[in-house]
Amino acid sequence: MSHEISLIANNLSCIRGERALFSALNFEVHPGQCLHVIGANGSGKSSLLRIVCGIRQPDTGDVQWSRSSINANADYLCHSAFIGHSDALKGEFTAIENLRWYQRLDSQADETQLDDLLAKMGILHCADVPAAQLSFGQRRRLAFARLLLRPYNLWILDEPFTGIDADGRAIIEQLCVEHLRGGKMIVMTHHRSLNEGPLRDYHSELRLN
Ligand SMILES: Nc1ncnc2c1ncn2[C@@H]1O[C@H](COP(=O)(O)OP(=O)(O)OP(=O)(O)O)[C@@H](O)[C@H]1O
Repeated sequence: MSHEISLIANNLSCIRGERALFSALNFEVHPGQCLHVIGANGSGKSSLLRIVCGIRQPDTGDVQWSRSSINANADYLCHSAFIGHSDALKGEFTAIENLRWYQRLDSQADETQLDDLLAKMGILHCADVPAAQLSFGQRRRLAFARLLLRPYNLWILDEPFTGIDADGRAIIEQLCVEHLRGGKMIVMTHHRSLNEGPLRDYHSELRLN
């Protein structure tokens, strides 16, 4: 039996209020692959990501990490990282202090040079600026720097390019490509096709109606 890491969803359905957002949804994500969840506003993309994170239970079906349910797999949380709409930063901490805070919280974080992560995200000049004073796009870039604190196997990204300028988008796309080339995985929502950009060779589309 193969022990390859994988994310597999079987027969997922999600009901919100009176409405079935999706049903009988199946997908698989393997090393080096990006699942791109696409669909209209309100189609259930964020709800699906919450299920993939393990925060919300599906109404039917389950999500498996390496062939066991994410609910029963204590490793899953350590292997995956989520960037959602809220950036989860501490406004009174500077950019570098925010990264230091997350590095200390995470016993498995690498001894990474935090300056290097800010430089990678193009915000080294903001290192000593309180997060509350950063622009929206700078805060998003800082939130992304957290993903680089250690080599998570799975990035779960809800609209990662929202509020990000063209340079920032290029940086994030390149980081995603490097992540995938390193045999890791991504599940992301995004309103536009990824067929034209650097992720074109790595992604498959899951369309919600
Ligand atoms: N807590 C909730 N209770 C009831 N309905 C909810 C709840 N949260 C979301 N919904 C509804 O579920 C539907 C899907 O929401 P969701 O945020 O998953 O969509 P989305 O595809 O991510 O949308 P968008 O593209 O606008 O971000 C929406 O109609 C929303 O109103």
